[in-house]
Amino acid sequence: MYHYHCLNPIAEVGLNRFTENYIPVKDAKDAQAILVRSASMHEMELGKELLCIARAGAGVNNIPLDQCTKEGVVVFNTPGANANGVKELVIAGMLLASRDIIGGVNWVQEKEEDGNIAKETEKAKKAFAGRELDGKKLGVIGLGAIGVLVANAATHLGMDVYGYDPYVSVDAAWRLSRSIHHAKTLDELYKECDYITVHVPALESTIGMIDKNAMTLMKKNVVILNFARDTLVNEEDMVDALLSGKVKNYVSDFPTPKIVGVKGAIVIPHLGASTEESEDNCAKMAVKETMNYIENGNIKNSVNYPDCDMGFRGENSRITLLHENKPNMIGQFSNILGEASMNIADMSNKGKKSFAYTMIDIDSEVPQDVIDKLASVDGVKKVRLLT
Ligand SMILES: NC(=O)C1=CN([C@@H]2O[C@H](COP(=O)(O)OP(=O)(O)OC[C@H]3O[C@@H](n4cnc5c(N)ncnc54)[C@H](O)[C@@H]3O)[C@@H](O)[C@H]2O)C=CC1
Ligand SMILES: O=C(O)CCC(=O)C(=O)O
Repeated sequence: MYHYHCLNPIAEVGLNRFTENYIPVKDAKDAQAILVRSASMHEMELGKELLCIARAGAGVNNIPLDQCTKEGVVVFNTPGANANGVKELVIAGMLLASRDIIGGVNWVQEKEEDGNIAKETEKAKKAFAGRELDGKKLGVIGLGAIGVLVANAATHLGMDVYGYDPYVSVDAAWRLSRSIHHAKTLDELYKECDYITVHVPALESTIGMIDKNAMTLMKKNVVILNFARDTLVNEEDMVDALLSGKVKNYVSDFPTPKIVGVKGAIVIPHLGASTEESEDNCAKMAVKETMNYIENGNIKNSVNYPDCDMGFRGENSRITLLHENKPNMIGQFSNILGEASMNIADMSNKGKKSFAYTMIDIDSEVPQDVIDKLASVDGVKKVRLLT
């Protein structure tokens, strides 16, 4: 039996894919697998049994990645599974900033009791007039799963789109519409665009990237959209830019005390991925990744360990080792197995920065003392025997 714990509600359609060998537990400390959306895990103590964490979503800034890696806990996310949900809300965000839909709807709501509403509308509506997206320039920073969808969709709205991503993947580049201009620098994008949307992860290198210096380069009346993370924007600088009129609107999916209520800020309560479809997609992918790792040792879509796949375990015993990526690890593993007269039937080793993963199939039973010897090799973080 395997134990899992959900730190946030995870869509049933995903959880239903767990076989009868998986049971939910009340306390995360007793779980071999944790499923999470946005709950912060930074203050949590990781349980001794914990093998993996599956983030049903993209951003993993709520998970203590370094600690997980050191403790041999594999962290998965679900790339692209909620990208369409976010794309659609970004388009809505651009429309909310361009037409005073919110002001107009609020005005109508206040007139609930007014029998003259139809007549008054024709006089009042000029206060809520706006501008169109067609022909405007949109800058997309980060051309991953979401950025590509936003960029492509905006071209169909008649926008002239500039994309910036120095690390764009080959896959994403293939999916990008040919009509999108390749911005070689952020400065170029900032100077050109009427709308700027950010779709990068929150990293040391991206936190605070939309600050006073960046906004100084932008056009007056620019609209900035942030459906990635609040920390990407320096909020004090943003408040100044909104109040001075440099930025027309800041559309954000992240309410914070600094930004809520500021004139021109349109703040949404983190709804980017809150659609039935995105929640289902993320849950299904997260459960699949979890089961494949727990049962077969295969890693797919991990953010801290390398992807490595040897298919179904079959009849063999499978040993999996999470370890530091340094010389002679494989040599030491095969020595231990050789001394115990174990025959390696199949094997795979993959590295990712300072850490690596080794999977070894053995065509006989593996005694516990062999596993203990493997676990005692310097640099090994976790050894599992799958039988
Ligand atoms: N509002 C919401 O509900 C959601 C928010 N998100 C946020 O959006 C972010 C992006 O999500 P995805 O597109 O799915 O991720 P992704 O990993 O597919 O794409 C991120 C892209 O950013 C690029 N990038 C990294 N550093 C960069 C830099 N300094 N400058 C330009 N590009 C850079 C990468 O090369 C990659 O192409 C997530 O990390 C998450 O924080 C994601 C899903 C839902
Ligand atoms: O699960 C959610 O609603 C949050 C989605 C998100 O921010 C992400 O996937 O990075």
